[in-house]
Amino acid sequence: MIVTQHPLDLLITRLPKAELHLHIEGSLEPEMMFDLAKRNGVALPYADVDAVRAAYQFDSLQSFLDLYYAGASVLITEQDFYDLTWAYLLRAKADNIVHTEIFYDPQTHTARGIEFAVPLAGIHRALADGHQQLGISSKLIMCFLRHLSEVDGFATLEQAMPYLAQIDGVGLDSSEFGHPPSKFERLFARCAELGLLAVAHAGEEGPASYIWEALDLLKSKRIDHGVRCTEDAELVKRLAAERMPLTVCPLSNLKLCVVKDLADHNLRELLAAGLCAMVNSDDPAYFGGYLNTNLLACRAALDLTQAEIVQLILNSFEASWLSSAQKMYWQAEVGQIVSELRS
Ligand code: HPA
Ligand SMILES: [Zn+2]
Repeated sequence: MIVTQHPLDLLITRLPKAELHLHIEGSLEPEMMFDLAKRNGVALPYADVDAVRAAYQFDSLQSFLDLYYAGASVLITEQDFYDLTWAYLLRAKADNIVHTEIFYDPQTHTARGIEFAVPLAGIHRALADGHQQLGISSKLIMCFLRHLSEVDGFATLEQAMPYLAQIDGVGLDSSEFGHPPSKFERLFARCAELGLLAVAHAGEEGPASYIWEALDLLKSKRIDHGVRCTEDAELVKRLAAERMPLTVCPLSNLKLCVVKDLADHNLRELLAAGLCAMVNSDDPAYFGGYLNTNLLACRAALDLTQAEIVQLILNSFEASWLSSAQKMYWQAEVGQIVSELRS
């Protein structure tokens, strides 16, 4: 069988990109899950790697989160977190990601008796090696689990205090329904006083009102997912006027039934409205693909044009926390490669 590649797929693979919505625990591939379970003597409720993959059938965010938190139980030592992060960085390199801003969930680990310092040390060491050995720059975002209390969030921030030099920002993730951003207004105000940038998951499953809250109450600098914004025309206008980034994760939305079919995804609509949307992989080990797989799937399902693909990638740099000079450097590289491929 001869498989011909769509001309734009070469562009997708060749262009440098930034990834801004990636949960490092969500990059735990079943093979590594088994290796770490063996290394750490942790029992898994699966016979083999195929059984794990077969279990990845989700009908909602919560049905995914239940497996995602269970999977993280194999992560125990600093080296485990290093290996997890390093494996992601190698995948990122293969996808031509030159800058990544990753999330981690300290409460998932401290709740199991892992010292706060352990995940951070492993992740931070891998990110430093990724910069040195792979040329991938990065930022680290510590997420608060929104299904837990404000008190738990403040206790986590307290544990983070000695390590703030290694943490660039804070985020808000986990079960959205019933846990609006307003629950964490005081916590995010304290984080802002400490100089931490803020992002928040909002408008993934939850309503557009959660996006307003993330902007107005948490002072979120980006909205993670945000796809339900199109239910509120005033909100779309505001997001466009502010060039507020939306870190969209199309295969995640498909796997978690936020959309029935990728062809129904509103990614093109978001771009057409002038929003600073880009594509990300979220939890690639669980949702069927890393960044390029997401972009290639969207190209095919939505028949994205070259201009739309380039816009998504330029947006990934615009929305990043790189310096203006670094953003300009990578955006110029994108322009250069686009013109080389054209000639
Ligand atoms: O997509 C997500 N949404 C909320 N919480 C999460 N934690 C990991 N992935 C996600
Ligand atoms: Zn996410």
